[in-house]
Amino acid sequence: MISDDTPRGATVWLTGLPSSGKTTIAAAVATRLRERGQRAEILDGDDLRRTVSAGLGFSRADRDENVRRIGALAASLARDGAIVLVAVIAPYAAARAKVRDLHAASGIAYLEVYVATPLDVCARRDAKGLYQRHAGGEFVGLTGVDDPYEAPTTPDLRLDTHDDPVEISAKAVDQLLGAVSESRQF
Ligand SMILES: Nc1ncnc2c1ncn2[C@@H]1O[C@H](COP(=O)(O)OS(=O)(=O)O)[C@@H](OP(=O)(O)O)[C@H]1O
Ligand SMILES: Nc1ncnc2c1ncn2[C@@H]1O[C@H](COP(=O)(O)OP(=O)(O)O)[C@@H](O)[C@H]1O
Repeated sequence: MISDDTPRGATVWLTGLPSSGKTTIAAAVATRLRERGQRAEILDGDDLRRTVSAGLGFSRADRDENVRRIGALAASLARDGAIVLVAVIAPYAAARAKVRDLHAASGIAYLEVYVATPLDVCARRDAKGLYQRHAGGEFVGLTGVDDPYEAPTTPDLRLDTHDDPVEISAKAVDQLLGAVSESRQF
């Protein structure tokens, strides 16, 4: 039931492989929201690994801790009224489920968006040269290549960025938020 105490914000978690388009789509959604005067915050994995998750690596335990911290931060911002766009791989389903549960426990809207770009397309895009460095033997444990990525089985939205341009994906997220906000009045 909606009351005056119901949080007005929401968290949208964009999960997907490196270079799938999480950051690009989050930015496009934020632009759309801000143009309408809505408060949008972007939480990006790359940035947060330099601050709130500094010192964490890419083991399963560290990735889970990273996701837990970012989930708590997102919930806090959403509780304060922001639309929070999280662009973080979050490769493990159990860690993602915990973030969903944390939001549910506080009555905060939570949407999981699967940026379902296939590995070969991500590797061709290679926005940060990660796939190339991995192929060159510079490091091991790249998500989707030789480290796990547990794809969402029941996301709230799936984006096929190899078929759809950025603006179509951003519009789909915006429309999903609109549908949720109508039912929750944020
Ligand atoms: N081994 C390995 N695997 C995956 N990603 C790697 C790795 N090493 C560095 N990077 C870079 O770190 C970004 C991923 O950070 P995240 O916080 O989103 O990852 S995670 O949810 O904790 O798994 C990720 O950013 P995105 O490309 O934006 O996804 C990479 O640029
Ligand atoms: N339809 C699309 N949707 C999102 N990104 C796209 C699309 N087509 C090409 N790209 C490009 O793919 C790259 C994705 O990089 P980025 O957004 O940093 O991914 P991630 O945050 O998932 O690592 C960018 O260079 C972006 O311009």
